[in-house]
Amino acid sequence: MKVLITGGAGFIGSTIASAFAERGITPVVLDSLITGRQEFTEGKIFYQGDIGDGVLVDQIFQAHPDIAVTVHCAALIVVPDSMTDPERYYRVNLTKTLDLAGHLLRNGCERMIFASTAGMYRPEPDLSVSETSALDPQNPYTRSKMMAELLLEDLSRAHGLRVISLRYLNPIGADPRLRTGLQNSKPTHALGKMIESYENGVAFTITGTGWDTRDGTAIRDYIHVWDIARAFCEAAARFDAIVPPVQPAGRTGYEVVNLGTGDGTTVRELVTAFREVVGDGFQAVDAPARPGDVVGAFVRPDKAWELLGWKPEYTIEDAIRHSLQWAERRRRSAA
Ligand SMILES: O=c1ccn([C@@H]2O[C@H](COP(=O)(O)OP(=O)(O)O[C@H]3O[C@H](CO)[C@H](O)[C@H](O)[C@H]3O)[C@@H](O)[C@H]2O)c(=O)[nH]1
Repeated sequence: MKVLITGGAGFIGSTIASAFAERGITPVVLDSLITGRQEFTEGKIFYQGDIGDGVLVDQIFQAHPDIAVTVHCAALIVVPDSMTDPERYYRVNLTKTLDLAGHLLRNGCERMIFASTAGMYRPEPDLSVSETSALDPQNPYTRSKMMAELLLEDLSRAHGLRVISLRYLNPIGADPRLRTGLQNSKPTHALGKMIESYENGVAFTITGTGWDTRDGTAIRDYIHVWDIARAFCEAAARFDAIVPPVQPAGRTGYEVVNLGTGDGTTVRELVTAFREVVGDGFQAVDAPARPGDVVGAFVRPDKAWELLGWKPEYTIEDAIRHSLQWAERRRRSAA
């Protein structure tokens, strides 16, 4: 059995590919390499190209008729970029998802696991989100993901596409065996900036200390990328039980499952966890919030446990350790 992974040369897609391979399911990677990395495809079946390219997708299925499920990760994912160039985000994340779905159906591949975002929810007053929380996406990136989900749900009703959409927030860490990790060598996210500060021997700046959270700093639901990859594998393994080929009355072939820790991590808690890993010398200073920052949210994972038997296994400290090891490896290979 094989799995087609779009965006399989990216941070999350490449980790998912390794997780499937470890379970004896051969990944077939389709990636444009616009942001993905060629070296993340080494040793894997790899096609360079666009998810909207029907001829290429047909070729892939002719060569690999045993592809049983598609994991659709290919997307643009940078929120600020989506605000300055929304057309590109809608074209890639929405229109090309529509094209891809048509190509998959034409080739008889009706199972899709969609990499989505829990950023489309309006957080409850306690900042949690669950599958029943209202949708209220705040930027073109999260809107493009929500619209892509709506169109996939319509295709499931009309054409028998079956979809499990996994929604999560901030992936961190790296493949524990350090095959792959974050591609971006200049990340702007909190853990990336922490690693940069640590490596440069300067204090980390906590941007935003006046939020209504347990310690005043913003909250996120950081999950180890390997835990996310495991959830995709569980979704594939249980696909037909979760979304059966024939739907019971009143059901569509579309299921949403959120992935999260259930309590999240504030920026100060992330700093504390970082100190646990690197030692007490690591300093942090307070500063005003970044423009456009939000208080954040955390994800209740009850449904993931019920349907996928999944909950995160790695701690935040594990994820920090793996991120540091990956940063070190990348630096050495660049030297
Ligand atoms: O040097 C820093 C960097 C960030 N933060 C704070 O840490 C929190 C989390 O910020 P991140 O940038 O890590 O996470 P966001 O969820 O705000 O956004 C990031 O993660 C998203 C994924 O969910 C998108 O990829 C987005 O483009 C990317 O910036 C925020 O309060 C931020 O102000 C700091 O305190 N110091």
